[in-house]
Amino acid sequence: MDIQIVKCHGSSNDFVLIDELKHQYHFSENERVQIARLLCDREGSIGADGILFTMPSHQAHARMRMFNPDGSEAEMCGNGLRCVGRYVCEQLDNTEIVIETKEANLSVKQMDDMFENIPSFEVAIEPVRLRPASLPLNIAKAQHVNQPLDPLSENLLFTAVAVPNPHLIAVVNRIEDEQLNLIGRQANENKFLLPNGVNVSFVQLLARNKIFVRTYERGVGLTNACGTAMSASSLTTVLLKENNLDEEITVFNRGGFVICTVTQSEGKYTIQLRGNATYEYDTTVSVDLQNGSVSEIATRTNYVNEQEAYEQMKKYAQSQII
Ligand SMILES: N[C@H](CCC[C@H](N)C(=O)O)C(=O)O
Repeated sequence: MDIQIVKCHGSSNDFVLIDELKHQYHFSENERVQIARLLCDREGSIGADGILFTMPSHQAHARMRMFNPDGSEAEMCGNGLRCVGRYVCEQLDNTEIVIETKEANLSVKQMDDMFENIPSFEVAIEPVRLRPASLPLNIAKAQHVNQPLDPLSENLLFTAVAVPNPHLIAVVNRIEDEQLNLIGRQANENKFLLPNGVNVSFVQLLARNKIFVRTYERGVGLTNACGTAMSASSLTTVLLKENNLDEEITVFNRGGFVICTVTQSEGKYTIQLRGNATYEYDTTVSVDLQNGSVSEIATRTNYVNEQEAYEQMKKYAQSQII
C-alpha cells in the first residue's frame, strides 16, 4: 500500500503523521500495528518515535491515535498532539481546535512563536489521575507521591501519575542515562507491578520554574523528549512544592524546551503544554505488510527553513542547561 506521510516533531520527539482525513486510507487494527513497527524502525527508510494516525471524528475536529514503535497504542502523546493540532489547524484554516484522543477531547491552540520562526501550539494534558490503579501500578495505596518503589530502586523516590498514559517520575540530583535506561527496562518488564508498562522520567531541578527532564518511554526507550512526561514531571514538582500552580515552568529536554503550566480546578489538575510543532519533510512510502518491508517512492519535500529555525531553538535550550 502507498501512504503519504508528514515527518514532524515536538521537542525533537519525532513522528510520522498519516492523514486519514484527506486520504481514503482504511487500515485494520493489525495493519496499524504493523505500519507503526515498520515506519518507526530506525533501521528502516523512515524511523520515528511513533505514528500519529490523524482520523475523522464524530465529536471533535479530528481524532488522534498514537502508536509506539513496538506497535503498542498509547492513551496520549503530548508532543504528537501539538503536531496533529498544527496539521489540522492548517487543514481547517483555524487557530483553535479540539482533537479526540483515547480518553478525552483535548483543546489545541496556536500560540505566538515561542522562539523565532517556531510554529508553537498549546495543548491541554488531561485527565490527570494520581491513583496508582489508574496507571495501573499494583500497589495498595491511594496515591504514590515521592515514595520508594521496590524493586525498581533502593534509593530513588517515585511519583506515579497518569495523564492519562502512565508515568513514574523521580527527582534526581544528576541524570544518568544508564540508570534511567535500566530502571525503564525493568519497570516495563515487571508485568505484575505495571501490567500495561510505564514511561519513566528523571527530573533535575535547575532553578525555580526551570527543570530538565529525561525519559525512558514505554514502547520506545530513551527519547529526546516526551510531552506527557514533561507535563507529569511539572505536576510532580508542584506536588513536591518545588514549583507553584499557575506559574509557567520551563522544561528543558535533550531536544529543546517546552513550557508547562499546572492548574487545578474543583480538585482536578490540568497541565497546559506549550511547545513547537515542526515539520521535517513530506514523502510517500510503499508498505508491503506481507514481507514486512517499506520503501520510499517519492522525492522528499524538506521543510528546510523550519529545520534551521528549530536548530537555533535547540542551541538556545542547550546553552541554558550547561
Ligand atoms: N510512549 C508513550 C506514548 C508517547 C508519549 C510521548 N511521545 C509524548 O510526547 O507524550 C506511552 O506509551 O505512553
